[in-house]
This record gives sequence, C-alpha cells and structure tokens, in this order.
Amino acid sequence: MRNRLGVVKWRIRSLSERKLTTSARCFKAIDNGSEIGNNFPARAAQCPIKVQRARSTHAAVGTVLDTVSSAVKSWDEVPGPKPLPLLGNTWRFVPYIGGYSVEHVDKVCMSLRQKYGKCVKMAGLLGRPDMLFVFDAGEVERVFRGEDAAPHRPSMPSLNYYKHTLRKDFFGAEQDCAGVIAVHGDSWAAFRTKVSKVALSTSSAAQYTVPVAEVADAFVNRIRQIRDENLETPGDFLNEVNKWSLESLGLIALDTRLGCFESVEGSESQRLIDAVHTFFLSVGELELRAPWWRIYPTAMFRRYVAALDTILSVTLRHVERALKECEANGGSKSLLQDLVSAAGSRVAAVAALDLFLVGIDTTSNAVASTLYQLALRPEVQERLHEEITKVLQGRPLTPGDINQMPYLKACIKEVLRMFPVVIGNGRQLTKDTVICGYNIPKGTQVIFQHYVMGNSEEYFTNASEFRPERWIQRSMYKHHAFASLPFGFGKRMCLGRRFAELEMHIVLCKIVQAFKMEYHHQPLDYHIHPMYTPDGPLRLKFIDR
Ligand code: HEM
Repeated sequence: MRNRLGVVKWRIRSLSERKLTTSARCFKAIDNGSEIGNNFPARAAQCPIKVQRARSTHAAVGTVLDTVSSAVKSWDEVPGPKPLPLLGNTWRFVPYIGGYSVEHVDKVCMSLRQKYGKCVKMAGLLGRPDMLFVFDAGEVERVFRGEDAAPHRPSMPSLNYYKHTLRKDFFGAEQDCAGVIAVHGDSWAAFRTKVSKVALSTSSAAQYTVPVAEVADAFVNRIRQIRDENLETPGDFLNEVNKWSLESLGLIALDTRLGCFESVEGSESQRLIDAVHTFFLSVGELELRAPWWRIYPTAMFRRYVAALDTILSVTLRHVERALKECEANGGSKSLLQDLVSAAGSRVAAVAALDLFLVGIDTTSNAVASTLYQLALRPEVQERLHEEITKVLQGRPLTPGDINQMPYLKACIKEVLRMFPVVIGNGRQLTKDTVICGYNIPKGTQVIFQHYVMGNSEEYFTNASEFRPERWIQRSMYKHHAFASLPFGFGKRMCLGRRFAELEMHIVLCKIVQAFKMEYHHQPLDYHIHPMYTPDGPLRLKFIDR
C-alpha cells in the first residue's frame, strides 16, 4: 500500500515537473522577451487569458510539488548489486569469479533490469564514479529534454589524458581547441558550434553521394575478389568492411581516397588502418577494465598512444594539403575545406581526428551486423531489391534517391534497434536530478540502456521480431521514440550521423543490387568488442544477381 502511494506521488511529481518546466520556460521567455518556439511570447502577449492560465498552472504545480517532494527517495535507496567493502562491484567483472563479463554487458544489463527494475545503481567500480542504469524510456526523454547547454557525456578518460596531458602542446588545456570527443563544458560547446553547422547539414552529406557510391562500388568489387570457391567471404570479412568504412570516411573527413582496398604493407593507408584498429581494440580494454594505465603506462596504453600519434600525424598532413588547395582555389568544395575556411586549420585538424576516432568502427560494425541479419532473411532482401530497382530503373544513384527508399532506411533502423552498435549512451549529471523517483546526485554517470529498451515488449510490439515495416506503418506498431536512440539525442547527438547514414544506405543499396546474401554456418551471438557486433567469422555467401 505504501509503495503504491509512493508510485502515485512520483507520477504526480513527474507530471508536475514537466508542466513546471514548460510554464517556467514560458515565463522566462515572456520576462526576457526571448524566444520559445520563436513566436511564443508574441502570441502569449496577444492572449492574456493564456498567460493567466499559464500563471495559475505554474502556481498550482508549485503547490503540488511542495506536497509530494517528500516522496522522492534517496540515492541510497536505489536498488542494485551491493558493493563489497574494498572490492566494490569491480570483483563482479573478474573472469570466472564475478559472473559479469565486459564482453557480454548486454546480458548483464538484461538481467539487472529483470532483477532490480527500471532504475539500477551500479556503485563501487574501481576508478569510476557511481553509475545509474536507466531502463525507462519516459525518464530517458525527461532527462534528455532537461539537458543544459553543455551536457557532459562520460567517455574515454584515456583519450582525455592523451589530449590534455600527453599532447597538451597540440590540443592545449581543456578550454582550448580540444575537439568534441572526451571534452566537456564551454570548450566542447564552442568547438561543437563551429563544426555542427558544417557536419550536420543534410546538404553537406548529400554532396558526397556520388563519391561515396564510388567507394561502395569498389567494395562490391572487393567482395567479388575475396570470395572463395563457395562464394563465401573469409572469416576476417569485418576487416574488409573496416577498409570500406575508412575509405569512405577518408573521403569525407580528409577529402582524399586513401586506397584502403589496395593498401600494401608499410603504406600510409595501411598504417592508418592499423592505427585505427589498434585504437579501437585498446580503447575498450582501457575504458572498461580496471584503469591501471592511470598508475603506469602499460604496454597496451603505449600502443594506444602510438596509434593516436599516427592518426594525428596523417590527419594533419591532409589538413595542410586541404588548406593549400583552399588557398589556391579561393573557395571550398568539401567538408574539410569548409571547416578550414569557417574555423581555421587547427579546428579542421582536430575535428578530422575526432571524426576518425569514432566514425570508422561504429559504421563498419553497423554494416557488418546489417549484412549478417539480411543474409538470414531472403524475403527482406527481395523486398529491398524490388524497392531499389523501382527507384533507380537501371540508372546510377544520384542525391535524393535514397529518400525514395523507405524500406532500405527502415532495415538499418531495425538492425540498430535490435543490435545497437552502441548499446547504451550516457550523461554525467551536472546537477542533482530526480530520476525514476530517486534523487540522483550530481556527478553520477547515468547510462540509458538502449539495447534493453529497444528489445522490450513494453516499448515495441513483437520486439524480438525483425520487422523493418514497423518504421513505416508506425500506427500499427507500438513504438517509443526514446527507447531506441542509436545516434543519441540532443546537443551531444552523433556529429557524424548524416555521414554514417549516407554511407550505410548507399553501401547497402549497392550490395543488394549486386548480390543475394546467405549464411550457412553456426548462428552468431553478439558481443561487445567494443562495439556490439556479431561474434565469430563473418562467412557470408555473396551470390551474383
Ligand atoms: C552507425 C554509425 C554510428 C553510430 C551508431 C553512432 C553513434 C553515436 C552515439 C550514440 C554518440 C553519442 C551521442 C550522445 O551522446 O547523445 C555519438 C557521438 C559522436 N559521433 Fe557517432 N555514431 C556513428 C557514426 C559516426 C560517424 C561516421 C562519425 C564521423 C563522421 C561520428 C562522429 C561522432 C562524434 C564526433 C560524436 C561526438 C559528438 C559530441 O560529443 O559532441 N559518428 N555517435
């Protein structure tokens, strides 16, 4: 009975907070003459009844809040696995002893949700702030919508150390030109503003349609070359997908063809491929396991730093070239040149480095996962092929064509719902915040569990079934917009989203046009490596159409 009362009070609070935020924003806007939805104050001023009604709601909400504030429970009351003295919860990740596995955090999170509910405390992890896992899409929406101007995403302390301590001479202190990855506060906001304008515009991505399609054609040819006599790809096919991803991003971020498909030992492109690969293999280990690198430079940390140095030096060389071309041409024709002219060469170099750090593995794992899922579903491939043939009618792909292919887009969304490459996204709270009825202290890392929510019947009808059509016939399927957010949300949303989507849509379009895909081996489980990806040799059969 007491519990039920608590829940009712929490519902009132959650509702009243939303109203309060809205009405408070309206008043601030009226008082400041600033904009809410651009013309709210003007409209409100013309309508005194609305203003009056808003003021009474504001007052009423305040009263309700006072009455129920005692219902908010404390941080200590949040359910979760209990930490042991000295060992905290870190011991749970010790192989063979603890029962939790870094590689299978997906399963750990599923079981935490079942055991403890929609809000779980994970405290006492060595060298890390306490964490709160949130499995409630309504609360995810509330926290995201209430974000302040510079949200703090818990990420990559090892990269922060590289940028601001080891290579401080180039990146400067945190408040200087440090990029967006592992950077926070005003420095992040200033940098992001300069880069967002260029990177997130749809027209900026669309200008790459033809060159990105050429890279996709080269990948289709590469698949033909590497197939064995059974038309199957070798077990390390993911490595080839990585080359495609790097080649595409080289075009977008560095304005050059790196030649990844022809790369030979010792060449610059091969060094870059190896460096990005080393970066990704080590970053997961450095971030998820006990951070010994903070005490002394472990072998893995030294390899990590060497890889970052290589990526930085190659990036810088290409930025210098773009700068010269920009000066010679007197104008910009690419993202890199746009960045150089809009924000200068240093910003362009740092931005290119950041895009490289997070833009390769994410996209390649999403594509590998999509190809595997489609290889298991011939009927989905047929429907895709029909759609593509109908739109293109035998002519080459041009900008705008992908917008006529809703099923193709829906297939990628469905893969990212069921198998999001980033299984959970988070924020480090910059102020005390009430979440799921608990007062969560500032500094806590809040992780929104998109993999678990995306696969939950509570938010998606027939959640365990692969149904791309759910993203087209939305009224026929239950769907919560904040339960599946593969690219994050709000001010810190993925900066490369437009490019990632362009690359994935185009390569999928080209592959489905060229081949039927099949898979004839043991079903593949997924694991975190550090992206969420099929675990095992990706031996896909590509049959020419
Ligand atoms: C399937 C592919 C991709 C997925 C699923 C993905 C996902 C994400 C997610 C979840 C975030 C965090 C967002 C948040 O905190 O709200 C993020 C951030 C970011 N992504 Fe992506 N990403 C992808 C591809 C790319 C590509 C291709 C690039 C570069 C061209 C890129 C550049 C970035 C950057 C720079 C950030 C940091 C933004 C910031 O903190 O301001 N991503 N991405």
